[in-house]
Amino acid sequence: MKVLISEQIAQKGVEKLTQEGVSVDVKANLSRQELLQVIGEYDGLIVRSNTKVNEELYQHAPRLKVVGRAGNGVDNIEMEGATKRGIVVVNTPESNVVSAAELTIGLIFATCRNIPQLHNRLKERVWDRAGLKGMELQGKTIGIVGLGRIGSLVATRMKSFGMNIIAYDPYISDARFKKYGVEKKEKLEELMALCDILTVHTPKTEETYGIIGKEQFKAAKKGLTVINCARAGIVNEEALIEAMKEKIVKRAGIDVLEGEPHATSPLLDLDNVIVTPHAGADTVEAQDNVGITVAQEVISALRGEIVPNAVNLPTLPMQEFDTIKAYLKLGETLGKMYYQLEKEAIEKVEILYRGEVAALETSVITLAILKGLFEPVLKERINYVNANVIADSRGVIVTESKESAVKNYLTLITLKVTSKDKVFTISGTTFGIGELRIVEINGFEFDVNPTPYMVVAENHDKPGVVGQMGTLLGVAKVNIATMQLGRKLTEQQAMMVLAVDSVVSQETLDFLGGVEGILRVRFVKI
Ligand SMILES: NC(=O)C1=CN([C@@H]2O[C@H](COP(=O)(O)OP(=O)(O)OC[C@H]3O[C@@H](n4cnc5c(N)ncnc54)[C@H](O)[C@@H]3O)[C@@H](O)[C@H]2O)C=CC1
Ligand SMILES: O=C(O)C(=O)COP(=O)(O)O
Repeated sequence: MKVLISEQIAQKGVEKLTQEGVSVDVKANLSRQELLQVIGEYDGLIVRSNTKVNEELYQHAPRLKVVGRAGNGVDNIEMEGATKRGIVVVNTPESNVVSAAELTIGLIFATCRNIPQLHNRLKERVWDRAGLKGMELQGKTIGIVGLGRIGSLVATRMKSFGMNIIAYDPYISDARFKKYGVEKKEKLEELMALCDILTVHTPKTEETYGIIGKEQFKAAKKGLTVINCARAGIVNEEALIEAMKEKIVKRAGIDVLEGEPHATSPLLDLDNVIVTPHAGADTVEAQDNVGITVAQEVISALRGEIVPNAVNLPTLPMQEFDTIKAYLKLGETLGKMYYQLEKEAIEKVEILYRGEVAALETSVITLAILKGLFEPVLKERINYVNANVIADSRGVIVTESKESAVKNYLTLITLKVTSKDKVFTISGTTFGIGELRIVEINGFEFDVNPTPYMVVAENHDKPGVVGQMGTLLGVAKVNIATMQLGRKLTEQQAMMVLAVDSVVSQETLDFLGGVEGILRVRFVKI
């Protein structure tokens, strides 16, 4: 596996990848053209905020399986193109938030006390404080837009300076405001009118891009300090410059600029604007964290494992991850059986989650089932990321339902696949530490431990059939590990599932199919 790292990440991250046998190229100074030329050789790409991972890049990257964002914001990565190609996008959302919060606070002090300007004067050997009086924080109000990971870190820290903390974030619960001792403002304009310092900590989305613009500055308290350590454009640059000219905004601290890293904003020329070149995450601690975490995630994604921080997958609570892993394996196994037992094109997939599994985040188990279902027949790459897209593009209707009660089992997944003329069902359960059992196929009940190679046969339920199967497999030198028989007494039919130690040839399957009483034989590989 080859991974390209297109921006500088911590050496510890690079080492982690190489220790795991990944071949790594760190090429932090490639031009766009050079990047497009080489990306085709790689299975993985690790970026920070400067590399635009978009349709153009995907088209040059037929091998790409994972994009690792060594950091938090993923606004430089086009998600739809990745998802439809089955490319996993992972990030490290927790790893650099303390550093970003601390730079925010650094910029608050730098702007409110004019530290860079005073520093510059003195470096020029001018001992002069005139015209650079600062503003004390104690008793002032800070308005936070976006009370997520970084916003809440800023809130708790600024409290210790005796500030009043207010915030605007319509997407979080009142309990979260309470937890951080922050006063909730329902309207952004209300927050603007009250705060002495405004700091934004939202992701860059269609809704937040320009959320602080002309109208909001009109509502602002005069003499405002503006901090943007989130993403360029969340505070509209033109509106900010205008508000500074009108003396509504007195000073600003900006870590992110439009057009970065080639920013040409006039903000760069204003004395009362303190700027840093997107340095929020640039600490030794954050970069070590980010580098190691992204390396681990990229390794997991390259191995085809599910990654809890995958951005284009349902969010998995870490505490559920271990429990869900067994269900993912079960779901994929149940799915894989279908096209090996039936040849009819799927029209509808109904998944019923019963018992303990019903309480979990099942959408990701559904992805595993779909991945399993299509894997035996699809030439296209199918994985957790694009399983939904592929089912949809093939016109397959997928439904999920849940019941908390279940008879005889603690937990049960049933998959019902409808094709033009048939309905196929298969059910499975888990127990212990990741033990799987298939407990039903098409109404035949048993207790099968799914193994890599299995022979599944349907037969008339009469004496002698099972014995002949055993004999013929013996002649073909196929060792039987276990055998399970499910019967429908009223129909005098049975289904045999034999776990075998090796692949069974088509010739042997034909012999088995010829045994009197055998209706159908299939070989299944898990
Ligand atoms: N300057 C730097 O180097 C760094 C910048 N960042 C950026 O900081 C920002 C915040 O990151 P996190 O705190 O980790 O994100 P987060 O996802 O934990 O929090 C974002 C908050 O914004 C809120 N939000 C979303 N839309 C909103 C709207 N329209 N109005 C008000 N609130 C809204 C969400 O409800 C959420 O609570 C991101 O843009 C991220 O990319 C992150 C790390 C380093
Ligand atoms: O993690 C983030 O969202 C950041 O903005 C940090 O960006 P960087 O990795 O330092 O280019």
